[in-house]
Amino acid sequence: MSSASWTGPVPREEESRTRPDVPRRGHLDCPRHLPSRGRAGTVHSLTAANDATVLVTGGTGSFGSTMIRQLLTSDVREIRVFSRDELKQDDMRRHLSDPRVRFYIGDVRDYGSVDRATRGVDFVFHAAALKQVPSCEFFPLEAVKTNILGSSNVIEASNANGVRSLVCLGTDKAAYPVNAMGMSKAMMEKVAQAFARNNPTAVTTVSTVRYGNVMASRGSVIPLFVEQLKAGKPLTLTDPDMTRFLMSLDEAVQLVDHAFEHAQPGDLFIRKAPASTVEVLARAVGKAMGVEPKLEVIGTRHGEKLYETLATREELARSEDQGDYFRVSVDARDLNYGQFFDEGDEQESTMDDYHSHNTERLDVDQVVDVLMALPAFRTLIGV
Ligand SMILES: O=c1ccn([C@@H]2O[C@H](COP(=O)(O)OP(=O)(O)O[C@H]3O[C@H](CO)[C@H](O)[C@H](O)[C@H]3O)[C@@H](O)[C@H]2O)c(=O)[nH]1
Repeated sequence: MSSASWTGPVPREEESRTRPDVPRRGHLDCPRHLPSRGRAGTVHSLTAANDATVLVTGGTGSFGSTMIRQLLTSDVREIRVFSRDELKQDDMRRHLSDPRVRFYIGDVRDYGSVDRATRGVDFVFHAAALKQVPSCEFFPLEAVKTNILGSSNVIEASNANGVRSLVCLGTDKAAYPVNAMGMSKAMMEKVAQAFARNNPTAVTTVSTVRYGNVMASRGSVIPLFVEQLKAGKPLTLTDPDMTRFLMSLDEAVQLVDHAFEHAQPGDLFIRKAPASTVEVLARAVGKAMGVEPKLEVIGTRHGEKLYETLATREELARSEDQGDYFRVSVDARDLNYGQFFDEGDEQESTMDDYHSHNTERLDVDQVVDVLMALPAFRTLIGV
C-alpha cells in the first residue's frame, strides 16, 4: 500500500484542475485516509545480511542512532560508529553497552580517517553532514568540505576497501536548491552518480536517498512549538501557507533500508510522503497538548522555500514507481550528446514535479494522529 495518495507523475492538465498553487488558509483538500505508517524495527536487508560489518558515518546523530538500534536487532557482526564528537560517542557507548558496536573518531573531510574506518566493512550508511540551513548559508565552504568533498572521501574509501554497498543520505532541499545546504547535498548526489557512471566495474554500489523534514528532530520546528506552548508564548509562523513533507525517523530508516536492498549503481531513492502547512502543524501541536495556540507570523527566513520538491519532473521521467518509493536511475548518457539528439523525452513535458504542495495534504486531526504515534513527540510533550 502506498504511503501517500500521490502515486505518480501528474499530467499537468489534470493537476492544474485539482491543485491550488498556493493553498488558501483554512482550506485543505483533505484525503480520507492516513498514509500507511512504517513499522519500526524492520531492517529487512540487514537482517538478511548476517555476519556483516556496517559503518554508519554521523552515527551519533538522530538518524544514525535510530539505524543502529534497529541494526542491533539483526545478526549484524559489527557496527562502526564514525563521528567527530567523542562526548556523544561516549554517551552512546554507555547507553548501548553492546560489544558489537565499535566507535571511530574521525571526520569525513579527512580521507585517512575514513579509509581506516572502512577497512573490512561490508556496508556503509553515510549520514555525516552539515544539515543546518542557516550555518551552511553563512559558511558555504564548510558545506562544500563536509557534504561534497567528505562524501567523495566516503565513496572513494568505500570502493578502495571493497565495501559492497554504500547509501548516501540526502534531503529534499537538494531538488532545485536555493540554499547552500541544499546545493551541497545536490552536489553530493552528482558526485555519487558520476562515480557510478564513470566506474562501471566498481566494487561498491553507491546510491543516494532524498527525504523531507523529519518530524520532531532536534532543532526543528516541532520541538520549538512545544517549547513555545509550554512557555505560554505564541507560536511563531514563518508563512502559514508554507508546506513541508512530514516523515518520521523510522520512515527515513526504512527508506535507507529500501535503497540498500534495491540499489543499482547511481540510483536515487525517494519515499512518498504526505505534507501539511505550517499553520496546520502549529494547530496540531496545540491540539495534541490541549492548548488553543496564539499564532504570530514572523516571515520567511534566509534560504527558505514556500514548498519543497522531492522529485523533479526530469527525475520522474526516468523513475520507477515502487509503491511507497520512487527509484530514479542514473542518467547513463555519456558526453557524446549528439547521438541522443533525435530522442528528446516527450514524457517530461507532460509531468509535474512531486512537491509538498501537490502531495497528500493532512489536516489538523490527521497531523495530531501522526504526531501522537511518534515516541519522540510524546516524550517532548510528556505523555
Ligand atoms: O519558528 C519557526 C520555525 C520554522 N517554521 C517553519 O516550519 C517549517 C519547518 O521548519 P524546520 O526548521 O523544522 O525545517 P526546515 O524545512 O526549515 O529545515 C530543517 O531541516 C533541514 C534538513 O532538511 C535542515 O536541517 C534545516 O536546518 C532545518 O531547519 C518550515 O516551513 C519553517 O518555515 C515556522 O513556521 N516557525
